[in-house]
Amino acid sequence: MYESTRGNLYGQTASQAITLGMVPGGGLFVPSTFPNLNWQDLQGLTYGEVAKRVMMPYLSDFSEEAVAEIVKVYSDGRFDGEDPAPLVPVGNFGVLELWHGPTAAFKDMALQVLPDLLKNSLKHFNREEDVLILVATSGDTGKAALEGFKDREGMHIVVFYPAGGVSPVQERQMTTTEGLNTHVVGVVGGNFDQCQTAVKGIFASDTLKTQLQEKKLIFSSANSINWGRLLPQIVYYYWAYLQAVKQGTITPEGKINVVVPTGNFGNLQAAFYAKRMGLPINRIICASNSNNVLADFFKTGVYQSQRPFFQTISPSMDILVSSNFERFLYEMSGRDSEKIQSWYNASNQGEFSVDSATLKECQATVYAGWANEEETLQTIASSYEDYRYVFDPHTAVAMKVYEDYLSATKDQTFTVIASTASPFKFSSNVIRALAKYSNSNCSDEWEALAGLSQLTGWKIPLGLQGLDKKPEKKATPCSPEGIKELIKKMFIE
Ligand SMILES: N[C@@H](CCOP(=O)(O)O)C(=O)O
Repeated sequence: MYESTRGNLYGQTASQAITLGMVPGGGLFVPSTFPNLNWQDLQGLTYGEVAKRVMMPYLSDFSEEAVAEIVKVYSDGRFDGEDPAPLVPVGNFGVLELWHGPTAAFKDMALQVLPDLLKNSLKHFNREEDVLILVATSGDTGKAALEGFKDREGMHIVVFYPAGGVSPVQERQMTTTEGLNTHVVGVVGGNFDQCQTAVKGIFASDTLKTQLQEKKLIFSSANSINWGRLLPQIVYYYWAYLQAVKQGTITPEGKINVVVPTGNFGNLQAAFYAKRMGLPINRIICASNSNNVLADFFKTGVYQSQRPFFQTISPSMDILVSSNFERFLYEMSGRDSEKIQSWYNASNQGEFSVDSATLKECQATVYAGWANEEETLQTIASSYEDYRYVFDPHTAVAMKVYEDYLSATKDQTFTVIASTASPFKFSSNVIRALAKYSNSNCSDEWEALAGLSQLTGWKIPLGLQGLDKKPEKKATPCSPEGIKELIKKMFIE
């Protein structure tokens, strides 16, 4: 069963948690208990079978047949190659490539599954309304959600992204999505946090919900605030461990570290849940870009989101209000929903501080660091120099923080770096970092894609090929303050 981080709802089924997306009245759904799952029982299974074993205990109102059907996405050709999430040995660490799905970002690992989780949930929950999925994106979630939900019967999706705040490829990916049920909104003069806050505000509005209900529609979310988004993300940490054992890089029972480039904290929270289920994880390393609110928090215990916002070359991490951090603090505080309530009430003023016991627990669980723009570019170059491996700017942030962690701790534990996006999504910045090695003169983003392919010998991911030639559905412009009204206009009036 599922309960709210804020103590305002208990005893909800998986179907209810997934359908609602977030707790009405505030808070996020978390499992009331965690199953133990021994990685040894998963040896020799395919990715889909591992996914079924990891997810099943959390989906107690789903049949085994339904889950078996859902995980077929991992082997039906949507992910390129045999393995949807290969662990690539690089130097003496491993890079978990999570970007072999249709949109070339880790979000596909969950967003190819969520539509079916939601479809089954609606059935169990006896809901006959259509679903209106609202998504805030800083770049990657948007396209992955559009791709997952396009043309799904009874489902409509609207994605809000900060206009000018995502990479040109990310933007074009969104605006070229097909499907009659897909809508893209470019929020002018706003950042991801404003998009996310507006969407959360809509979920919390009883008036809007009632008005929508009259149109036979209900709201849900495809962001990682939705438990159905987070659950499939736990799977790949098990998968990484199994591969490390198979490749002989760790001895059975050895531990791994995982490094996660962090934005909304969902990917990191999924690693924490894997650890909680018994996966032998030593340190979870949280990597931020110049929007280093989390790195500061882990030092001081103060979450201070009211600070300058930086638009960076790792746009998917340009976030100051990391939604899933609430789930993390729930666990770190000993599941104290009163504390969560008070901290998140204070967070409306832009800052809260946790007590020293909670901070100690946070610091014992996670090591946090950050990398600035220059360091990110340098890390792309030095990793290419050292390993002939090309990181996208987000994973380069993770790599830099891992290097800092190594110098600070000398920890020899085998480490898995979660690689969250293909470098081709950020070609011009990657080419810029690798200028010394490349003689391609790219006048625009599309030439940079070709240039990067030429330099690395890597194929441009299928979903990014010919993007500049595809017909575009221009994004609807909107101000952050106008988001609510726009939704009313589109679906209620
Ligand atoms: N990094 C994200 C922001 C939203 O995160 P989510 O995991 O909650 O969907 C993005 O690329 O949009």
